[in-house]
Parts: sequence; structure tokens; C-alpha cells
Amino acid sequence: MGTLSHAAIAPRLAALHHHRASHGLSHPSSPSLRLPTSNGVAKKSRVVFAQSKSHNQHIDFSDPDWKSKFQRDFERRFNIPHITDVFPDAVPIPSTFCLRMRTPVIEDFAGGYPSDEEWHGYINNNDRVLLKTIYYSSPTSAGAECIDPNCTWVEQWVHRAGPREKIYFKPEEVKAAIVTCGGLCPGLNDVIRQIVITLEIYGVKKIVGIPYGYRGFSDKELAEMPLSRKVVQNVHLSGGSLLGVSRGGPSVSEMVDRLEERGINMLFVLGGNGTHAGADAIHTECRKRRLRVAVVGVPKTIDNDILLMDKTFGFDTAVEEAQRAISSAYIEAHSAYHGVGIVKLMGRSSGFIAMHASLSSGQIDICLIPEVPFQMHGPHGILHHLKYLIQTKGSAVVCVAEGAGQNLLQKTNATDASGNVVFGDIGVHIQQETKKYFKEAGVPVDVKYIDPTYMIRACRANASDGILCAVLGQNAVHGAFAGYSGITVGTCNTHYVYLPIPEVISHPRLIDPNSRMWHRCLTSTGQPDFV
Ligand SMILES: Nc1ncnc2c1ncn2[C@@H]1O[C@H](COP(=O)(O)OP(=O)(O)O)[C@@H](O)[C@H]1O
Ligand SMILES: O=P(O)(O)OC[C@H]1O[C@](O)(COP(=O)(O)O)[C@@H](O)[C@@H]1O
Ligand SMILES: [Mg+2]
Repeated sequence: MGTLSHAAIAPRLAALHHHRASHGLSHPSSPSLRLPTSNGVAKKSRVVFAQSKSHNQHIDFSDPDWKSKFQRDFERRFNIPHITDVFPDAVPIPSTFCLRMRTPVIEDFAGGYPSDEEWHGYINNNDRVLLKTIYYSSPTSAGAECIDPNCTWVEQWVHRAGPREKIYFKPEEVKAAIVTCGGLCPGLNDVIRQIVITLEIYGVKKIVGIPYGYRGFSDKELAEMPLSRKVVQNVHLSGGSLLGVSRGGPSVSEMVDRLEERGINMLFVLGGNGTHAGADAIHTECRKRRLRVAVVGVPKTIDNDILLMDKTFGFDTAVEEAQRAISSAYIEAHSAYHGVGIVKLMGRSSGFIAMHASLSSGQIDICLIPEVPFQMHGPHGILHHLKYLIQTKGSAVVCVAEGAGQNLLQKTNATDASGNVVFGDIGVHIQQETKKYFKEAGVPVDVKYIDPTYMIRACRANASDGILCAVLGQNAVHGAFAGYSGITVGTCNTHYVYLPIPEVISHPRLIDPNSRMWHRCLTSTGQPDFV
């Protein structure tokens, strides 16, 4: 139960390819299920290789120097682009981010930039955070993420986030813009608020919001929204985005044209994989045009499907809010004669919300996620197990992620404005199939279906997400002032880091069916394999 079988991994790969196709993301090569051994013979393996799987495919593990070569390559890949890559002569100034001299607010810089020689709260550019912290002594260890067949320990360091002593933008020359794209996510307003507040502390006066996502760059009707601490003071008290969101939008060159016209030289982009692909393209185009612009992303995905990060903001809130739906489904099912409750939660290609919400609630009998295939019918199917639950417990509750079991539904080929495939409703399918199955079996059931998707997404962030948003928002500003661009902020092993955008969007982060967390979920629900 729950081990990494070929059957289990196939839909993960399908989801991965599907995602890339729908977003036009290119990736050097497809991940392989076959791994080279030291003598070069391919063998089947149950080992989950590191997230950067495709980067490992060409490593010759018989080379005694492979490890240092890997580390050099890793260092290169995780190098974060800096303004001096394009403008080697760019001269930094001492940071204006200094907490001891903020009162009264600085009105001008005629007398030179304020600084506090005594303050040593800066991050050194060479500070690093360890990406992987578990030493797997064997490739068969649960959840092992290995680079080579022996699962050799390889240190992988990424750049630590935070304020630097030297900055590459003069605050009075900065015009900063914030844009929020894609679907809603709890915490968007918290991040916007923290970006604005931190920019002001650096001394920036020109801060604007781009309305309705990338569309705000092309739609002439949509004017920039001036932002200040006063404007954003209470925005985190409600959900949604103060600026509005959208899918689809203008071309990259059109967006960079607008940046140039409007004199924007710091762009903070809040969004998921698609948005970050756009942000990276904007960064690349700015470099091509030799514009001194810092483009910094803050990953927004309620699905928690961004690679390498502990979690993304809004996810915690979603899991918490999902409890209300699960609890209602449980009460309905439990109070009815032969009640079946079905709750559909978000998760396009990753089932993190469903898994965590199921584990947390303790009320779920069957948790279904996109990464693990299942059958409805047959002796190992969901329906057979539901019958068993009705016979033994009298009721049952199912939690299904929206992207699960899409192979069971008719494909429509429809896409949204961003090119994401529009899914069939797996919740409705399970509801209908359950009713049909029990009717044919002559067993009465009372099926209740709850889809709380938009109620969850529109919530304001909970306390833990509020903190995450605050740190991410502040670090985004520190990254831009430090001269980095084409980066995003995240948390790795509870520490805050800057990562180059391409490394986090090469494919969506998926649940490993061989991971301890998925096994914990299965232990909790007590569900069997449904294949
Ligand atoms: N590959 C891409 N390159 C450039 N922009 C993209 C790409 N994919 C999506 N976008 C843009 O990013 C925005 C958000 O994308 P979407 O997929 O809807 O949400 P998310 O960023 O949450 O994944 C949209 O405006 C879309 O046009
Ligand atoms: O109805 P919409 O806006 O297309 O959003 C639905 C999608 O939004 C999500 O919440 C994720 O959105 P993002 O990709 O924008 O983060 C998915 O779970 C869901 O499929
Ligand atoms: Mg997305």
C-alpha cells in the first residue's frame, strides 16, 4: 500500500507533461523511470530521485568526481541573476533599510543616505541554506530522494534571503509596481501590504498596483493604483486581492514596453507557475533591452505545487478552511441513514490540500489525489469499499482533489484564458456513480456533495499564513534592492531563500506516493489501494 509502483507514478508524469504542454513550459528532457547503474545498465527502481531528476540523467556515476561536478552544476543552476551580470559597473550604495532611523520619516536624501554603522542585521551575500536536510542511508528509505543509485549524501545550498548591506537602487529613483495574477489565494493582500510597507521603509515614494493581473499592462482603461502604507493598512483583514487578478493577458514584449513607458524599475509579481513563467520572461526581456529592472516573484498557489519550498502562502489557510466543509460532510453523512459525504478540494495536479485536510480532520475514509490512480468499479474500486464502509460503519466520507481521477472523465479539451486545461468535475462523477451503484445493488444511500472551492479561496489568511506572507513580502523587497532579478522567494526547511525562477517552475510539485506523509494519510483513513 502506497509504495511507488509504475502504475502509481504514471499519472504523476502524465500530469507533469500535461502541465508543461498547457503552459508552454519547456524542460530539457522527460524524467525517466529507468535509472542508470554504475555499470551503465538501466534498471528499474523504486527510488524517487531528487526534484531535479532530469539534471541527473546525464551524470556518469562511475566518474569518481561526479559529486563535485554535480555540486558545481547545482551552484550554477541556483545562482541568482544579479544586476551586475548585465551592468558590471553598477555601483552599490549603503542600504537605506535601517530600522533605527525611521522616525521621523525621511523626507529627502539631500544630506546623504541615512545609515547606522552599528546595525549588523544584514544578510551576507554568501550566506546559504541547505536545501535537503535528510541523510538517507539507503535508496529504499521511505521517501528517499536520491541523486545516484547509492543515495550518496550531497550538500545542496541555496541563497539565503534578507536585507543586504549594499543596495543597487536609490530609493528616490525607484518606481515599484505590484501585480497579482492567476486565481485568488488567501494572503495576497498580506503580501501586497508588506511589500508596500517595506518599500516605504527603504524610502521609496512611487509605488503602484497594476490592476487585474497582467491584463493591467495592456488594458488602457485600467489605471495604475497608487499605493502607500496608508492605503494598504487594513487590506489584510479581507481576502481576495486589492489589485484584482486575471488569467491570460498581453505578450511579454507589450508588458516590457509598458514598464519602460511608465518608468517602472521594480516589479513584484504574485502568482503561480504561469505567472512566474511570465515574470521570468519579463526579466529576460528587460535584460535583452538592457533595462535596470528588478523582477521578483512571490509564489502564490493555494495548491502548494511549487517545487523546493516547504509550503506556499494560503495553503495553511486552505487546509484549515477545508475543515469546515469536511466537518459538514461528516455530520450530514453520519446523521443520515447510510450517508455518504463527498468533499472536493482544490488541487489541479497536486493533492496537498486534500491530503493535509484529510489527515487533519480525522473524518475522512477515502482520500483521492491526482498522484495516485484509482478505479471506481471492480473488487478493488472505490464503490466496493464504500459498500464495505456502509455495511460496517453505516456512513462514509470521501475527500477528492479536483485533479484526481481525470482519466475517468470525458475530456473536453477546453482551456482557460491562461491555457490551463479545464477539468471535468470528479466530485459530481463520484456522486453520480455512487448513487447508481447503490441503486443497482438495492442498498439505499443518502449522498451529499460539497464543493467549497471558492469559499476557501476567498478567505483571509490565517495567523500562520499571515506571518509567512509578511516574511515573503519583505524579502521580495530586500531581494530587489540587493540587485537581484528573475528570482522568487520561498521557505526551505523553515529558512527563507531566493531561488532562480526557472528552477521552481519546471513542473508542478507533486505528492510522492512513497512519502511518509501520504502513508500517514493512508494510515489515518484506513483506505486500501484502489487499483
Ligand atoms: N508560459 C507562460 N509565459 C508567460 N506568461 C504566462 C505563461 N503561462 C501563464 N502565463 C500568464 O500568467 C498569468 C497567470 O497564469 P495562470 O496559469 O492563470 O495562473 P498561475 O500563475 O496561478 O499558475 C496569466 O496572465 C497568463 O497569461
Ligand atoms: O476558477 P478558476 O479561477 O479558473 O480557478 C480554478 C483553479 O484555481 C486553483 O485554485 C489554482 O489556481 P492558480 O493556478 O491560479 O494558483 C486551482 O486549484 C483551480 O483549478
Ligand atoms: Mg497555475
